[in-house]
Amino acid sequence: MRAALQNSSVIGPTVGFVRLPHAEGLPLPAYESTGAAGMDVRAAVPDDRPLLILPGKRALVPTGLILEIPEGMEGQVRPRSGLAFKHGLTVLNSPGTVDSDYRGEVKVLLINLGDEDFAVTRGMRIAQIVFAVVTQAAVEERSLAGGTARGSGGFGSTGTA
Ligand SMILES: O=c1ccn([C@H]2C[C@H](O)[C@@H](COP(=O)(O)OP(=O)(O)OP(=O)(O)O)O2)c(=O)[nH]1
Ligand SMILES: [Mg+2]
Repeated sequence: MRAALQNSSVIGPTVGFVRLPHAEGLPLPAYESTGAAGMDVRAAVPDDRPLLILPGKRALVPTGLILEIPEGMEGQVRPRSGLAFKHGLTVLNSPGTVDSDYRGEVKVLLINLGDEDFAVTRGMRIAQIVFAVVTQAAVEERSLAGGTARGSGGFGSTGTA
């Protein structure tokens, strides 16, 4: 297994991670390669009590982490393609939004779209978080929207080929 990327080679803002007692002993999220867009996050479920997700069912998986994301950024909770491909396991609300002012525990809403039970075990890398810059927009009510060449065409209006 490749070692997770060292902090020193990261160019970008700093996100704070507060570890809750049930994440004690688990590695903090980390980029698994130099160009990884997302940090893999781990399940902070008890060692002796894996979380079983039956086919078609969903579960909120604790990460044991509180994040301090810089203002003007968000955390996007995304599925891992390997889990999706091999087990049909995905993030139901993907991409989950972690707001910069959220100070609760980050949780991952997994759903099992596969046909077998899936056991989430302690320390399993269940999802990835991408940190991205976001903009808050001001709202201005207008009576008419300005014209464009597209107009109201959408939902396949330009064809498929
Ligand atoms: O996958 C996720 C999505 C959200 N959250 C946390 C962080 C986020 O800041 C908060 C609220 O998320 P969201 O705005 O998507 O949910 P809501 O249903 O609108 O809840 P709220 O009314 O609390 O905003 O829940 C997670 O831990 N994991
Ligand atoms: Mg909300």
